[in-house]
Amino acid sequence: MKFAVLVFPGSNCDIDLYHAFNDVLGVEAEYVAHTATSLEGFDGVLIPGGFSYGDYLRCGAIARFSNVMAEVKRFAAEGKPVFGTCNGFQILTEAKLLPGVLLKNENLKFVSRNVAVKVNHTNSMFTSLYESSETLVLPVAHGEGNYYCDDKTLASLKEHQQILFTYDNDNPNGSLHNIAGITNQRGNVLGMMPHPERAMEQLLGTDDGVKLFQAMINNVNRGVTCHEN
Ligand SMILES: NC(=O)CC[C@H](N)C(=O)O
Repeated sequence: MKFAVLVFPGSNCDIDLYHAFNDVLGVEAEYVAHTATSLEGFDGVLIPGGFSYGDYLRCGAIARFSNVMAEVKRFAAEGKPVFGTCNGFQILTEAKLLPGVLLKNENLKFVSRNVAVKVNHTNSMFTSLYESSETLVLPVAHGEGNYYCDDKTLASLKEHQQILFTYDNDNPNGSLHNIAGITNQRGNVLGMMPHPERAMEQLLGTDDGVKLFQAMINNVNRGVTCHEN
């Protein structure tokens, strides 16, 4: 099994994802440049946080035109797993692989701290190892994490159990409905503002992110990538 860690000009959490998979989880992950035109041989795609293209225009707005994103769209359409954190989440919304947008934080300040994040559904390939309503401690570090969508989209996200993560009484950016992370309707694409890849070792404060990636790995092994009801 092999995961692709995408690298855009200005990515920085690519290194954290690479470390999380190769060194902590013991599953092979390889860097794949934004110029790549194939994701052949990969079982999952990991889109890192950072400041792709200097956050010019809007976070993720330029990265979504990269060669590799056309491949990510094809990959996602095949039902294969795609995970994006922070700038990765922003790129996924800009690419329309996830609904809604990420606006500037309500207080217009960059926020960098640990937050409490609630797991809302455990029937997804990303959360199947967590307990329902479990609260995780995960770091956030962003200036544009204020998730927004229209009422119809929000109703649809709720109906299809796509809101996997919400901030637990501690919303750091003003996001609608306290949304911290959502999937697409099929359940194989996840975007979230918190950083599970920076929550992999108790020595560094929290290892609450381990079960997310482990669930992803286990479910890829089982051939399960969509919501299980
Ligand atoms: N850590 C990140 O990925 C930051 C994302 C983006 N540059 C922002 O500030 O919102």
